[in-house]
Amino acid sequence: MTRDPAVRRLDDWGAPELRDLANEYGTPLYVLDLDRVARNFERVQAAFPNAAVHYAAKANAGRAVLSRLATEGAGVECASAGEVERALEAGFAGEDVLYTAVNPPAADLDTVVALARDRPELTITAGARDTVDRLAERGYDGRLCLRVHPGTGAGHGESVATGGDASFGVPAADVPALLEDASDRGFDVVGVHAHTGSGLSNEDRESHLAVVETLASVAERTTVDLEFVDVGGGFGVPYRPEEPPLDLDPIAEATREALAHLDVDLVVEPGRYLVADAGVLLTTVNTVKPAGEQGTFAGVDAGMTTLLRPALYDAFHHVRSLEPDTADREETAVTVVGPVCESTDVLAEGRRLPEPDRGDRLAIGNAGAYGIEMANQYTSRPRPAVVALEHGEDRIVRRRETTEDITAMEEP
Ligand SMILES: Cc1ncc(COP(=O)(O)O)c(C=O)c1O
Ligand SMILES: N[C@@H](CCCC[NH3+])C(=O)O
Repeated sequence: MTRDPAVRRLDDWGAPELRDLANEYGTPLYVLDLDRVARNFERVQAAFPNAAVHYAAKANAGRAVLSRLATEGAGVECASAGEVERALEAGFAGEDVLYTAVNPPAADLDTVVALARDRPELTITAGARDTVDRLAERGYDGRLCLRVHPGTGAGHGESVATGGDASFGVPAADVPALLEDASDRGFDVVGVHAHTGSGLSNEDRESHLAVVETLASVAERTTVDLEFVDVGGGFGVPYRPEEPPLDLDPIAEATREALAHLDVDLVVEPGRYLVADAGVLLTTVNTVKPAGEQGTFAGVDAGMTTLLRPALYDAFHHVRSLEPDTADREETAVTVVGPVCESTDVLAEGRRLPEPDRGDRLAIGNAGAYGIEMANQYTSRPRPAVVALEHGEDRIVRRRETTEDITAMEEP
């Protein structure tokens, strides 16, 4: 029997267990299997045995995720001062932290430069000459990496193929001179970095390799003695049941080959790959109504404020019913919609599912990456709770927000 991919990916946590969690903690509810996160990290380490694996915290910066990965020996890649603070609080040491400054606000630079004073092993990646200047203005002369704009990108959609977007990084042709300049100015120049894009599939291997080769050619051309080349993250996961998983080994092998002639360490910074398939979002059906030729609408208590990816990228997430009696129900086309009055508040369109009933619990698969992290309070909707599964136990690692949380920052 073919098992449901969401079940397979959450190992032993089948429908009855997930339904119990929904009953106990309420919905919408993110469930995150931390043991699965640890195993995903091991898979990346096995594919890239001598590389430093820095988890891209933006995929899910929850304290429980960060501290488990710190315990497992991962490093971390942070996109903001807030992520750096959260990573340090969760147990990462300064030497574990790469801070990638993308058009950084002044307050971010102030904070990270101050944190780096006590943690000289922390590394800051600058993506523009301006950023290097702004670091120098703050008296920073610590570990510096430069982000290269490789000119090509790939990913699950145009909007996430960051390698092709000229706003990220310094054009490859200008990087050697900037590295030398920064070194002459007293920075400890340690690396170069690029990121192809997010959600790379097996078909994107060549594009990713082109980016790695651009990094290799930059490293060849500089007179600065680099410690590492950071080839970014972006490794995708299958969201559709029929999609094959990403084969990491050939990517890792081609990456090693492209850098073999250089005396540099390899750094990778995956986010999604470590957490996506470790998470599901549980939700409850509140409204059932006919959708004409499209079948049935199931209005649920999760939506674009809970899981933004379908509304933002038209992203596909697998949906399954957790009800025990689904074998007795007719299958029909079900469109799962959220509670926000926007036409894009659709979590899944026209899926073959058992005819839904009010009160049914549904599970939305692969929700561990960019799920709770991109959740928001639009329409004054409190963000959901997160339950972690670890060593056979479940516990709340982020409580459900309340309306008071939303209004707490306001003044009359
Ligand atoms: C600089 C950088 N590193 C790493 C990542 C992680 O990407 P992913 O979660 O697709 O691995 C991103 C996001 O795309 C990024 O912008
Ligand atoms: N947030 C995106 C990925 C982009 C990551 C940022 N570079 C997603 O959900 O797929």
